[in-house]
Amino acid sequence: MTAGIPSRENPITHVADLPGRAAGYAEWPTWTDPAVVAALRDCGVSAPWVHQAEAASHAYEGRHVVISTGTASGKSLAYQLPVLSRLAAGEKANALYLSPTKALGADQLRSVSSLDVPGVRAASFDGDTPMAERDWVRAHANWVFTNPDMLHRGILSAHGRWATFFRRLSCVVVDECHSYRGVFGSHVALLLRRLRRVAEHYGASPVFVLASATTASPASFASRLTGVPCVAVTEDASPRGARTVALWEPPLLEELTGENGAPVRRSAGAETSRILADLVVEGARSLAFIRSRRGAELAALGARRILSEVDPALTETVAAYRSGYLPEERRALEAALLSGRLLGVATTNALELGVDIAGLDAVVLAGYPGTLASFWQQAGRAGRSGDSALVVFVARDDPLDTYLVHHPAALLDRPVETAVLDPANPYVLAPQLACAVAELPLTTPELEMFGGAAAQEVLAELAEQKLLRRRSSGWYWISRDRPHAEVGIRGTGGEQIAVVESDSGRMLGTVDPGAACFAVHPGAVYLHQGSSYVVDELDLETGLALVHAENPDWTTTPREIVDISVLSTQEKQDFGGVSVCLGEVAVTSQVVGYLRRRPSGEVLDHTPLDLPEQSLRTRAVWYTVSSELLASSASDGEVGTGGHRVGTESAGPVGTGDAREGSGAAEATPAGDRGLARSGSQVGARPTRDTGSEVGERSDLSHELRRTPGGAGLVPARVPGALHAAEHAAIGLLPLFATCDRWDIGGVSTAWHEDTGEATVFVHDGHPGGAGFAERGYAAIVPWLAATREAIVSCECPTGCPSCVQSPKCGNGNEPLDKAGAVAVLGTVLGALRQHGT
Ligand SMILES: Nc1ncnc2c1ncn2[C@@H]1O[C@H](COP(=O)(O)OP(=O)(O)OP(=O)(O)O)[C@@H](O)[C@H]1O
Repeated sequence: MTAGIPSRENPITHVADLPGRAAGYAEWPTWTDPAVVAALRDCGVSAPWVHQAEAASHAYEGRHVVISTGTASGKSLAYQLPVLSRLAAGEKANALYLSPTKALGADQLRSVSSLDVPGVRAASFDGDTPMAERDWVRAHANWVFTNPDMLHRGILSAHGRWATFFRRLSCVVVDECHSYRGVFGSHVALLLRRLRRVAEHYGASPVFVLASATTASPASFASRLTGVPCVAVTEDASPRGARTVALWEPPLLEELTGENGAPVRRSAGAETSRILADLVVEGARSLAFIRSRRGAELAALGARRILSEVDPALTETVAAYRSGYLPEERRALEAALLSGRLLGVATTNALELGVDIAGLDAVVLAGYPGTLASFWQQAGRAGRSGDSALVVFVARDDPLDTYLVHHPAALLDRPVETAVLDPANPYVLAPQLACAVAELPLTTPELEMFGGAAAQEVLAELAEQKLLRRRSSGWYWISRDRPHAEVGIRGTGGEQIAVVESDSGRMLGTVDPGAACFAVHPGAVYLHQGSSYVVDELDLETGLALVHAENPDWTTTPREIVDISVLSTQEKQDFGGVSVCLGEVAVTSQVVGYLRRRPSGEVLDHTPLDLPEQSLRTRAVWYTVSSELLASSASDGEVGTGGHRVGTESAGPVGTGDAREGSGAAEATPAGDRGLARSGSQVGARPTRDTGSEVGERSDLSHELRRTPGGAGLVPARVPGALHAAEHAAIGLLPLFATCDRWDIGGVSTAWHEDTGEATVFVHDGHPGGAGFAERGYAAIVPWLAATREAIVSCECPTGCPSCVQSPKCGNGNEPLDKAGAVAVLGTVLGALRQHGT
């Protein structure tokens, strides 16, 4: 694959061999109904693998269980076996299946229905279920396939109509439970508590069976998600072929420069096209995962173009998988890949979950998919028993990817992260408690399952708003309005902004109100399901963004000013001139314009905008550095003076205001496959720009690397750029420790902050109330900042590029940025933390 590439440009930074494994079989559990055994045998399952039998038996015997094993390890069978056996035996043992997407639910329903086990009446109940069928499902189905959204709006809100179903409810399946993280995960955690309460009301006490990709501490995660103690089954006994994993860093391009003259790497997408084409030529059945829909289509197109020059017949064997999640499209694709009619498919993470494609010859990942769980899930599609397979991870021009290709252990040897969720977030707890009380009066003993004291506080506030009333027996809903319709479980607070095509009146998706000015400001290019639109009008009052179809050859990047103030400091640790804090902050931001850029990075123009200020109350982790430490010279005395023209010190904050696009659109715009979302670092501020300091004039990075611990040795004029660069990179690296992606977090840095009285770098959650990411950053401050520094140092560019400190959507135009200064600041902070002990 590297043939023809000059050795000095060899993109491979690491190769690892992962051994294969033979299958471990178990006997069918004695309780398995013979009809189920027969049906499974007909489908080619002659005996269960050990982990399947173990998890199934836990569930059958009434123990809540989470099965957390690799891709295509047959997790479905683990919950199908107990549910189907009871139903086949004629027990009144209803089951409820929950999946994060409708498409996955449809796949699983199809798989259960195809077994055709007598006594099983499986049906879906989601947004697509026709009204006429809904009554039948409520009255007759004994296995209902749905999703959290429908459980929230359509089932729990009207539980009286489901009384019979709930009375017989014996099992709740929570599939792909690792995807319930962040704010969405916190909502689902509380939703499952509501479900338990309603079931109990009807006298049922269902067992929970959770299926998860490999995660760290699955038992504690599952217990936190469901609120009941779960046992974990993690020993994977499914067979697996050996795999070779190659880490690949595209070379820097000599002919192109990006923002502020920074070097640019060949894009991960273009590199993936070439790799995919090579694999297809070799006859390898391959899947390439790309982060965006447009990227997936471009990668397939690129591969076809290359193949057309080699062997035109091969162009037909490459396709893009566009989402839309139609089950029949997936089936056709699975069949085409299986038969070899298709050899190469470029896809978004639409094919990560719930698709029965395994045993491929190769998987290419264009960019880190955000979590190790996703990385292994995607990589797991490669590897047939008996045959070896290839996994290629292609780094994008991004600090986290740079770090990973240069630190293979962080990718290949680390336990998969636990999903972070925070059901105590008052912004999640309040609407969820309102729904819970509206469903059934809440008694004092039930408070515990909703977080005890925190819940009590929230209830008092709801009572003050005259939504509910406290009586001696508990809390009662008194408002005439049911709260459910107002509560979006995939975002936090506020009405979603609807994105509507003016001509047709078609609603394309929704955007979180907090992200609207960023994602759908007038003039913004909005991507939806692979199609491109331009926003004509944004009306925040009516909650409408009007767009028209247009496919311009530029992208738009909002420019924003940001301010942050500390509302309260919950944790603070001092380390001699450096302090690290965790607390509550208010972030105000205002989109003031946008840039139009060509794909090459060339900026066409800047258009000012007049949009209202947005505010976000959330949680943040921040560190401060004293001016003495910033200024005091390093021991070699060289740094901070060489060739640098002194400018004015910036006292204004330089910010990064990432926040995720409204995930209310998740059915239409799945996470990780977002159309236009706020990305990377954005947001500028009111910095007194260090205009006198040209990028090329900044001091040489090599000085910083030779420096011994101590002060940063920065003249004041360099401090804003150093902090800004350190902040960008820290945002890029936090996902390594917090199971978020950079879309979930933002940051602000400033050479002097009025609340701390010192130079400060803030990294904050992008959601109201926070989702637990800042806490993670605080807890992992040393490894996080060490990885941040490493990522910057690992990048070979001289003064900063998108692989280290530049951010593609910096609201401040990536200015000022001082790469060497960032290394110096981070070295100083880490030195202080280590010296004074964390
Ligand atoms: N005991 C078994 N013996 C042989 N094949 C099996 C066995 N159990 C499951 N399979 C097959 O393995 C494939 C993967 O199963 P399944 O989709 O349940 O895995 P999964 O772990 O849920 O996958 P994913 O990681 O995509 O969520 C299916 O084709 C299934 O029929």
